[in-house]
Amino acid sequence: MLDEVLVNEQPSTDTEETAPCFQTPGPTVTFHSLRYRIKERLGMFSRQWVEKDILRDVSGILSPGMNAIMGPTGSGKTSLLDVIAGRKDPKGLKSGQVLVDNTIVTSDLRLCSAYVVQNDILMGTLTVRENLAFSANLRLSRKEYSSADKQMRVDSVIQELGLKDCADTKDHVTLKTGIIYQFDHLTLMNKGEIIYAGAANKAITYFEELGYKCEPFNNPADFFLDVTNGTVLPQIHNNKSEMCSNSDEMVENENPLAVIYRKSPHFLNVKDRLTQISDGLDPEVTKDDRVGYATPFYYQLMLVSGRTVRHILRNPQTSYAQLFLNIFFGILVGLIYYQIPHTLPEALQNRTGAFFFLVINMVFGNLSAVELFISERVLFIHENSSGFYRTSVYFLSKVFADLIPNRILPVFIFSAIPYFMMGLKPDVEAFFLYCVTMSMISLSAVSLAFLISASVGSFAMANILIALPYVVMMVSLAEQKIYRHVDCLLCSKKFFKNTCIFSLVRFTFNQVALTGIMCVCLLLTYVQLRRISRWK
Ligand SMILES: Nc1ncnc2c1ncn2[C@@H]1O[C@H](COP(=O)(O)OP(=O)(O)OP(=O)(O)O)[C@@H](O)[C@H]1O
Repeated sequence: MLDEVLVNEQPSTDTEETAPCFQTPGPTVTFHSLRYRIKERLGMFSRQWVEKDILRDVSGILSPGMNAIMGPTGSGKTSLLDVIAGRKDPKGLKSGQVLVDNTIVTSDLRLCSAYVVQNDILMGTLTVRENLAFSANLRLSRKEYSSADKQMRVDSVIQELGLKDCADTKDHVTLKTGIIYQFDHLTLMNKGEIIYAGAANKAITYFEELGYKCEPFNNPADFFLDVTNGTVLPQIHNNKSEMCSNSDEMVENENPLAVIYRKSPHFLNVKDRLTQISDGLDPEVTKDDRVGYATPFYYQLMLVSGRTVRHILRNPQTSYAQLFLNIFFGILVGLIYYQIPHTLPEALQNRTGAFFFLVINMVFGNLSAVELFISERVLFIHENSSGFYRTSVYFLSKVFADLIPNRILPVFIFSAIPYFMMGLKPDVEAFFLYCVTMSMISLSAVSLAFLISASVGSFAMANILIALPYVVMMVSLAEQKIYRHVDCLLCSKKFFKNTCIFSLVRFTFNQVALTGIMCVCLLLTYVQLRRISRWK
């Protein structure tokens, strides 16, 4: 319900260490007659669509400094900022344009602009300073800013927002509260229209002139929301307050406060400035050159992987649990099938059971991988749409940071324990092939989980979708593995030589099939991540 805040300040290119950095005023952002419309299905299964205006002819100026946008839930604050920053689907923008320093901008503005949203879209295991540093490192070009400059930028933001006390804590609520009370310019919105825009300290006077009364004990932010919501009415009666209370005179669906604002000197002044800007606009000059990422691929990969590793180290429960479960399960299987005999039919029966258990654990032990992309979906959409990093960088950093500590290392421990306890072939080559097969089963199961994780937005859905392929995979792999080992058992006893050749073919076929599953699933995971809409 509260607000979105835009910090409109431009980094200085001054690289002298002693000079106060980033203090030059930022650009002026103007938006002219923005009209944004969405299409909604009438009912869940309906074929009819209705159009809904989210922004209705919204114009304004965001001057350098702290700009706050407030309004009730659904009033269009986020949509306005998304349209300005180029994060909203351009198809919905029916009219209007956004200018930065009198130059028309395209949706690539998202790659070089930022704003603080009301939802907590930050990495929870990182401190306020680390989150800001992560953003600065990725979004400030390495050619223009040295590490010291970036550090100064982070320090200056912490200082400006009064966050010194919590800079090294993970208290992100303070980060948001700190920002909210620092604004110079206030825009109040209701139902997709602006009802006030101007100096924050003049807003109360503006509404008092309309007959509203802000009690001394009332928080101004609550007062503005009460006025916007219509929960308080004008108490002093004059011409303007009559207009506010008498909505009958208004055209249906018109917001009286928006109508009054459009007639106010505040808006007339804004309109004059916008007209001047539009008249002086050179249609040839547009900032439509493609803005690339501020940092190269390898640097993004290093930073994002570093953050992922730090996240795992600070939140190691999943890795510990995975390791513990594998050791426990390994010992359990080893104890149940301790030193299994090499004579038929016991050898066959015992191996059947043991491999069935091993494959079950390899497949179902990786169920936790379905949470990988779901838990960070909002963060990924936010950072990706803001141009922090490429999708491939995120994909690679997450896949490798999860695969090595959570999937590959535990598999080796798990494989070794029951192998020797069960008394299988004491042969390096056999053990190696056994470990490779186990790892391949595990990686195939993980890749399938990654694919589902990248394709759906909820855990419930992911759990439903993963169950069936896991059962199919488990049954077919267990069956293949049992026969392969029975064949090898027979070979080791020097029986049926041709069965061993058959076994080798089957083994190669298994490995190729598992590699295929793994590659296809990982490729599709990447495709699915790319398909996640960056438009809000
Ligand atoms: N892509 C979209 N598809 C459908 N409806 C949308 C879309 N974007 C915005 N809306 C609708 O537009 C209205 C304004 O949404 P917006 O998120 O801009 O409001 P807000 O003032 O930021 O609200 P909140 O404070 O709850 O975030 C809401 O009714 C919302 O449901």
